[in-house]
Amino acid sequence: MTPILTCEHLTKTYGIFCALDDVSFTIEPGKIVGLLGENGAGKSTLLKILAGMLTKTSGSAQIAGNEPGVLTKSYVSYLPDKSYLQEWMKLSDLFTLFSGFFADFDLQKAQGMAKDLGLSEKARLKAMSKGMQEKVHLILTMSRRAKLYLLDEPIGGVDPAARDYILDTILTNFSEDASILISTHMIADVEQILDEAIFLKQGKLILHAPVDELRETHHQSVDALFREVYRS
Ligand SMILES: Nc1ncnc2c1ncn2[C@@H]1O[C@H](COP(=O)(O)OP(=O)(O)OP(=O)(O)O)[C@@H](O)[C@H]1O
Repeated sequence: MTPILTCEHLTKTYGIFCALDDVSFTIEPGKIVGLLGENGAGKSTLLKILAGMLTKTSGSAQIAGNEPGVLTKSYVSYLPDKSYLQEWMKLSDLFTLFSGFFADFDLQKAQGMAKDLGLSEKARLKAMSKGMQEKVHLILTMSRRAKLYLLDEPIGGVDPAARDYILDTILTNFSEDASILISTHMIADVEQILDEAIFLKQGKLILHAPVDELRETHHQSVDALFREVYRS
């Protein structure tokens, strides 16, 4: 099977500081992969490069055979760590914007998710709480029929009940040959939906394995393993 994502010796430096150090891995279609690591490990840097928002220093990244750029943006759905949406916009405005911008945006799906999550389409972003705004970003990102979803800390501010709905939605609504790379510190919550985990430490990839294999080998949850690996 052709990988949806291939990174080879991917490196990013900011001045003399190396934020991503010789990172190589592949992700097959249909996989949900957790991108895990302590603060400053390089998770957002990696996702930004893959989303075409940041240029690499060296190495390569290929998404369905193409370097991150204009073409890959048509089939990569990215949820960044900081909001890029205009606060005065209503949810309905955002749906119109995304429908016009992305050919793969499924308006019905977005409207259904908004209803299930108790969001009014008439509400403006600036009138929403942090958690509600996070839900909006997730709805917009997950309502695209993309090949690869890049989610940077998507559920940090969302309440536990909504978190379950969102994880469920991620599981049931993305197509079989799409993949998700999800950066999160909420490992215990997200672990149940992960197929694989990648551990980043100080810019280096220190582990990439199926979560079942990790649990079997280490006789503990991925959350517990993470705490052990990153204990300072
Ligand atoms: N524009 C920048 N200029 C200089 N250094 C940067 C820049 N962006 C990120 N860094 C540094 O690169 C490293 C990796 O940052 P990154 O945001 O990728 O980490 P992260 O794993 O996403 O962290 P967190 O979990 O805290 O969000 C950090 O040490 C950060 O200070």
